[in-house]
Amino acid sequence: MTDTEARTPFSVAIAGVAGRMGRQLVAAALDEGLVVAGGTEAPGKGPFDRDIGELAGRQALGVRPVTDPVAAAANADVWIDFTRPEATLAALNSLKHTRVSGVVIGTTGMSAAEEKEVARAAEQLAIVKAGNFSVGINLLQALTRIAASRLGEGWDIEILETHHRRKVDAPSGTALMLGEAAAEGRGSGLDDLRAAPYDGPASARVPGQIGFSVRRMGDVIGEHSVSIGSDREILTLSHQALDRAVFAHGALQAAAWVKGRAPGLYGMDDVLGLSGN
Ligand SMILES: NC(=O)C1=CN([C@@H]2O[C@H](COP(=O)(O)OP(=O)(O)OC[C@H]3O[C@@H](n4cnc5c(N)ncnc54)[C@H](OP(=O)(O)O)[C@@H]3O)[C@@H](O)[C@H]2O)C=CC1
Ligand SMILES: O=C(O)C1=N[C@H](C(=O)O)C[C@H](O)C1
Repeated sequence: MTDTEARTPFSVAIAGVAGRMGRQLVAAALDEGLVVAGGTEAPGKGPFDRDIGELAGRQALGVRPVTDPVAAAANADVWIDFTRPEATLAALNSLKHTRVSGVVIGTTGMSAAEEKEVARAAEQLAIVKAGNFSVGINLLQALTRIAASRLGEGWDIEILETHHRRKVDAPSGTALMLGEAAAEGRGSGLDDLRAAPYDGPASARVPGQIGFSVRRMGDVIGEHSVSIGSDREILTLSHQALDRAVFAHGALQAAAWVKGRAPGLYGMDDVLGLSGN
């Protein structure tokens, strides 16, 4: 199903409704005819006196942000969370006490231990988690896997990402997804192939490793490229997000897919039917 096709309406609760993605998610959900049943904001920060719909530039809903995920999710089918790792994990813990039957996580920058906590929560909840909810990036992931498998270790793989100056985590969740796909193409895991940042007098490239470069500037929404180079040629696959709404509509597509599904940890490739590519 594409993000423009009609869906059976369902209700969502959205974490971090005053954030860049929170506002996009509320607006996209209302534009798609879904019910926004509740939303949260960080304790002590707010704004708690504003209507969630108005914060997103849409009509007033008579719903204001609260700090407690259980209260926000009281009438929701699906929880959507693009916040911070610690906030997402706290919400997952609370959701066990709600009627929510599916979760969509876009939060990036989780440590290995935090990723394990998400996996544990997925023993009880159906969770779709992705570092990027755009269709283009998920196809790029599949293409990267293929390119890395066809072009042997004599080819160097370098991933470059650029984001707005307010982004806190690096490399981006998307860059790490692409690195993981490249490593899989080489029959390995990213933990084994990830290059340390090139910085200092002993930073020569180690053959076979996957390198990452990061830029933070202005209001760039998200740009990613994967370059694979030999001594004679360089192949570059790239993607540019032109509007944050692409992530929000992708997340809602995932929400429609995960609602009522059996507990488990799923990816956007499952939602898009790209698993195994
Ligand atoms: N997977 C994907 O497709 C995408 C993922 N992202 C990821 O989503 C995350 C958010 O990005 P972005 O919207 O730009 O960031 P913002 O900082 O604009 O938004 C995050 C929001 O979450 C709020 N928040 C923090 N702690 C809590 C809490 N305990 N309870 C409720 N709300 C809380 C923040 O409040 P306050 O500012 O007051 O702390 C803020 O409003 C990042 O990890 C980013 O990488 C972004 C785009 C696409
Ligand atoms: O923080 C952002 O803005 C984005 N974060 C995601 C990431 O870390 O890859 C996705 C997107 O590129 C925007």
